[in-house]
Amino acid sequence: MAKPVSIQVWNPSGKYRVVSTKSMPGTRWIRLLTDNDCRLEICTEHKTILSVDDILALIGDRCDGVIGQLTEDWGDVLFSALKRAGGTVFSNMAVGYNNVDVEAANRNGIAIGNTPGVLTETTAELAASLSLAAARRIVEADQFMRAGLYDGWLPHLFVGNLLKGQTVGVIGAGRIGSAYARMMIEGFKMNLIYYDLYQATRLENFVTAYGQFLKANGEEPVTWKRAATMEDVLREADVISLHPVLDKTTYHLINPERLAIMKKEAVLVNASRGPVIDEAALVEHLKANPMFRVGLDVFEDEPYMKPGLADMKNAVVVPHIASASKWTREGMATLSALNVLGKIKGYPVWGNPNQVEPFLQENLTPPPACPSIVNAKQIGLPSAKL
Ligand SMILES: NC(=O)C1=CN([C@@H]2O[C@H](COP(=O)(O)OP(=O)(O)OC[C@H]3O[C@@H](n4cnc5c(N)ncnc54)[C@H](O)[C@@H]3O)[C@@H](O)[C@H]2O)C=CC1
Ligand SMILES: O=C(O)C(=O)CO
Repeated sequence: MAKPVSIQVWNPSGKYRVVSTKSMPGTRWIRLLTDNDCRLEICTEHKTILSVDDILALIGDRCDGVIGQLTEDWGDVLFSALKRAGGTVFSNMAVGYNNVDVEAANRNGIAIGNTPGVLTETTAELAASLSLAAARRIVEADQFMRAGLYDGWLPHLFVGNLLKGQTVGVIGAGRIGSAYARMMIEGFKMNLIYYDLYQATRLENFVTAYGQFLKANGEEPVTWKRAATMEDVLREADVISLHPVLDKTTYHLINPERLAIMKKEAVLVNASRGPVIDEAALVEHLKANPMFRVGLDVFEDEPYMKPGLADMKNAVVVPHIASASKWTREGMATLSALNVLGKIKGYPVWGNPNQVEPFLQENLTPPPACPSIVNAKQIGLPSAKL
């Protein structure tokens, strides 16, 4: 028998029972649910990561939908419990949903929501911050100052890498990868090489146009190249940022063989998912190549780091905060609540998950649609007419 978990209840007399496994930023998401006849129960347990048993206790015997987190293991056990409780929808408060077994959700007829778009720029900005922090050794230099070690300017002190004119490599040039590429190209006039399963036409057009602008102003134009293989990116780029989804094709995409072909002074950034890098191999590579630097937002065994990583001066590490801006986190809460509400109300699915702005206008009633349901086709949900 699962232990009961503590909850906070909003709108106790609401007709539909919605559970959120965590408190989320902002209040709009709460208002949207409670104004639409939902009784909202927010889990207030102090532990960070809820177990499957904790979530089973939250679902109970009647639950219409759940908003959950990327730290939770959503598979057959939870989806069949949700189905038995009368539920039809689960939304991750995240764009990535590698914590969700979508096949199991399909078998149980549960719609799976996620939160694309609202976090694109925020996440790209953090990847850009990690690129700069690693290239210019910001964290090492900060620690040096605080330790009282600075006794005057020196020609060799914390010499790092200049970005201007170098090549930025992007693996996974989707929403976030493309936004990151634009920041690095426009901000630092870097050339682009990218690898993705699909052509990033808008990104290519942007680089072409920006290159023409620079040339017209007497500056060296920036260039782009779509690589035929991931290895081409790893060999050529000076700064490489990883932005693919995590699935079977991207698990340990960065492995010892691929680390070995990268430049000795390259910067590698990961703000996608930890298991995209073989982290134990990365630690060995960092030890053997002190001029190789990494900026990591995500880790293979989150919340833990592989042994040795914390000791590496050539690694900048932050705790999975890439989407952590106030506007974005409030927007993620809103989108996940609207996914759940929309399914409960029988609304269709928004036709373009890359354009979720209409759901995010603070003072406007959101469109009657679920912003983003990843298995809409598989479980036969209709699409909204835009
Ligand atoms: N660190 C953080 O806080 C955050 C992490 N993320 C992660 O970033 C990922 C990407 O998010 P979006 O850009 O919104 O998704 P997206 O779907 O727009 O982009 C993912 C790209 O990866 C590409 N891809 C898939 N398999 C590939 C492969 N084998 N090789 C190369 N490219 C491949 C896809 O074609 C697509 O263009 C999410 O799935 C999530 O895991 C997202 C937001 C915040
Ligand atoms: O959205 C995601 O996938 C995250 O990792 C957190 O924003």
